[in-house]
Amino acid sequence: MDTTTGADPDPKTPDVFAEEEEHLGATLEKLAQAIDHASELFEQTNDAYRSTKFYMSENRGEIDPQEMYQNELYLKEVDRNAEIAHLSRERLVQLYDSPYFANVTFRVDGEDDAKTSYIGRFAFSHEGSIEISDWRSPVAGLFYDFDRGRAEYAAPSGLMAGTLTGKRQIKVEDSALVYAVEDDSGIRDEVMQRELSRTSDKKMRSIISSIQREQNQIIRDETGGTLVIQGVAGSGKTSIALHRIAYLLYRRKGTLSSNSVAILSPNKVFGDYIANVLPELGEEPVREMDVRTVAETMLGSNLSIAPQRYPVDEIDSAWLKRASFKGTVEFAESIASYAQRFRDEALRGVDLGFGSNTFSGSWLTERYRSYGRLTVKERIDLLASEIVAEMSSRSIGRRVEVPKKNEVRQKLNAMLAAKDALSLYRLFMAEAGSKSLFTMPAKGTVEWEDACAIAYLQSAFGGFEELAEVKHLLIDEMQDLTPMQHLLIARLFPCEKTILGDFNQTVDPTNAMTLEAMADMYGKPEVFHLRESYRSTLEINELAQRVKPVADPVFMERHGDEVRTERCGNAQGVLTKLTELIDAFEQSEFKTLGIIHKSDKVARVYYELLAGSHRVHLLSDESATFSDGVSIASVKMSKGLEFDEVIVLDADDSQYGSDYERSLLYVAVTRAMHRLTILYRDKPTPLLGL
Ligand SMILES: Nc1ncnc2c1ncn2[C@@H]1O[C@H](COP(=O)(O)OP(=O)(O)OP(=O)(O)O)[C@@H](O)[C@H]1O
Repeated sequence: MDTTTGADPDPKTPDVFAEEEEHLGATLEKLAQAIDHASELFEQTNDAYRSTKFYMSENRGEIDPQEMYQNELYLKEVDRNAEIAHLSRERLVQLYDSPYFANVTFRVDGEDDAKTSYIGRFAFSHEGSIEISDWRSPVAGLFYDFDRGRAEYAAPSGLMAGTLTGKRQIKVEDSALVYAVEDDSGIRDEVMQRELSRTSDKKMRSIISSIQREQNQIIRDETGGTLVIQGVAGSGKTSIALHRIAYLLYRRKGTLSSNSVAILSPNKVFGDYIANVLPELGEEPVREMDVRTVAETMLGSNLSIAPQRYPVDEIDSAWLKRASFKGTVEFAESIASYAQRFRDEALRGVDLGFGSNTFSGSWLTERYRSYGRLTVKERIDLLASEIVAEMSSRSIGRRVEVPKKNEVRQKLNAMLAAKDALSLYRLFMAEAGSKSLFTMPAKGTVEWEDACAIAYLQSAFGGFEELAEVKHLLIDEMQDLTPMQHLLIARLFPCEKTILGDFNQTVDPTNAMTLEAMADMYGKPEVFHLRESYRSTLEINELAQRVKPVADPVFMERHGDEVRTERCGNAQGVLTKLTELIDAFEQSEFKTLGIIHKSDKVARVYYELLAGSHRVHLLSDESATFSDGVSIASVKMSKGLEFDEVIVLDADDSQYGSDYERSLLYVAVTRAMHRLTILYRDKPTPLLGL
């Protein structure tokens, strides 16, 4: 096979092909029957719905409330059934197009016969026999984890040890067999090459037919607790994390649902880019949020948060000083211990009297402290209940007025050392001798760097029950969260987490987070390191290695165009070159072109200059979608995304020199899958190693 074009493998052994073609024919017949059956079921439920609705409207006024209620219940159930029938039909139709991508033949020790299982996107049974196993099923693990020979998998009935006697890679497209070949490492390589050589889709896609062994280990890890994936650019971290969510939803049906899973993503464009993967895998989309939303939820409506500022676009050295102070692990940890101390010691008890009954200040303080790990709000509530209960018992047989709980609560609240998180933060900064590093840009508005610290302090007061409903949290681009943001997330989401990113792609010099410090914050999770990179051609990877060498990377032997580097002279020269390159892109087979600049502001200027003559999209903080065609973005906005072709703008020595600018350039060049052009105006940055 020509590895540069990524053509399909040859159906090398004709008898394997013929055998699989016959099997495919039989499977398609069964699927067709199942689709007919599902369609009938869907029609029946629809008819039942329509006739009940008709009956109800015809007889409105005559039907008694009890019957009406029964009918409403019935309608709801029919509606649910219709939805299930519709979904199952949809899946069957998808399977009909491409029912499976592999099979494994396995003989369990002690049994005479080997059994062949076909593996596909969804499971399918026909007349009581399993025709296709879901890619997440235990038996499918044989395909991902073993070569022919000794193998095992954990079936519900126990460990199945035996011999994997056959394993085939199969491709079915439009219900026709494209290839069927015995698996070996060469074939796996070919399949992977084919997958990676395709032009990009608008959105990220599922990769179930080519999940690699080291990736599968992460997807199927069920040790519980938090798992961290540190991997080089393009190693499939985001893909794997999403497949892992699909896997956990499958394995933990009943205890984990899409409503209880959340993804913390860097921005809305990225959220849109990955939105298709879970539905493609047959799962409902999960909740999406970003750190800003979490902080806003905590701060409530009294405080708003100023827009985030980025060091790349900032010349305000006072702000840089403030942001750097708040980007350290020490700052985050001292906020956390301050919050904890406040939670424990917030109540400065003073004598509290109700008629002739007094509760001494020291008793109040002591009771408040005895409530262990609870929040201020919960402790005040318990203490108020205790006082009301005590007063009730004292009132028995006596003329004592029992106070209302709310009144007691208000009096206790008045004894708190700080009334709200903002006042507490002011106290903290004053005690830390850093008062001057806290300024509010406007009344009722705090800077982004302060918001998470205040949100953390707010968590001492209470009020994050809604966030605590999340049972699994996926955090992408972990390196972009500051220590304070990580601590806030760890506090608000005490659930299991999958955290991923690449500390080589840190682009914020004010953020002092490291992998080690982050791991400590999450209680020393299991950390996986991925070194194999899949996104880019070897030519692009070699350039990326020059920009920022990462230790022991492994690159696919996939070739493409040489990386082009061109001098443009001045801004007009850049525009002329860009126009030429966009025109060439539009004539090419590529679907996505990313034009990347270091700065948000300059990316916007280029967008405005080009928008009059070309169809281009600007990716900015306000954008919500990722589309095909030409996108212009800053490095920060391009994170996590990929494009068939990338043009890096203004790669001059004046733009890229420092360590963090090296990371910015690394992120920019590693967004390219197949083609990369680097434009500079006058003198290229030495980081390119030209
Ligand atoms: N096993 C695989 N089979 C096919 N394609 C894969 C596989 N693993 C990764 N890829 C592809 O590699 C590309 C990079 O994947 P992904 O975006 O998940 O990587 P990443 O590690 O999150 O990247 P980055 O940190 O650079 O944003 C995607 O196109 C993805 O589909």
